[in-house]
Amino acid sequence: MDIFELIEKRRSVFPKQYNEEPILKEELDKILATANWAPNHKHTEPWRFKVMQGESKLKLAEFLVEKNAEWEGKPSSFKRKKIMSKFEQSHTVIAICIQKSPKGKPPEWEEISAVAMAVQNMWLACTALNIGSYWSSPSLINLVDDFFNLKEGESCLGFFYMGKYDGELQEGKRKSSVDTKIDYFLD
Ligand SMILES: Cc1cc2nc3c(=O)[nH]c(=O)nc-3n(C[C@H](O)[C@H](O)[C@H](O)COP(=O)(O)O)c2cc1C
Repeated sequence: MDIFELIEKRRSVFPKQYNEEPILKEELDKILATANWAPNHKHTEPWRFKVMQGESKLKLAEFLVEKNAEWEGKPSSFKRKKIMSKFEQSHTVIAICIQKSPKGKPPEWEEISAVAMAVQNMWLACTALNIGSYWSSPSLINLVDDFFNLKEGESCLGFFYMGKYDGELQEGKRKSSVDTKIDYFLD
């Protein structure tokens, strides 16, 4: 598959689509290695990842369930199931984090952009290896900081859920073609 096909084939593949097949350590290492090649301003390499499998993954899910109950002022079995099922169905969950540079140089938007580019590299690598994945940005994400004991200037931007899947993925959809989003100035 060439790069153009790979980009078009990349899809958000959700935990309910994952099967039980494990992601191998070599596969995970290969995917994470692509993150480090993302472009970034002033060589800050601001992407940080917390990779969770097995019990650690479920511990975080339980933590989120509790935080959500505190947030909403009461436990909810619906929310519990929604949170737990995603973590249970995923073989690996990666917390996508950012290490912001002190004094806002480069500015935060540049650091977030670099992290997003790192995640896109991982997402494309997953596509090439037939591993399903997607970036989720739940509203509770800021509450996760306590779970990881993050460094000064570090915070989480979401979860990257991962799992293998059976069958073919659906074709992607976009609301409008790229032509409608470009102004050309050619003379
Ligand atoms: C920064 C970011 C955050 C996202 N957060 C969510 C999310 O919280 N829930 C969700 O269902 N999808 C989320 N997505 C995935 C998008 O829904 C998905 O990329 C979009 O529907 C296009 O589908 P595709 O990835 O298959 O092309 C997120 C994507 C990005 C880039």
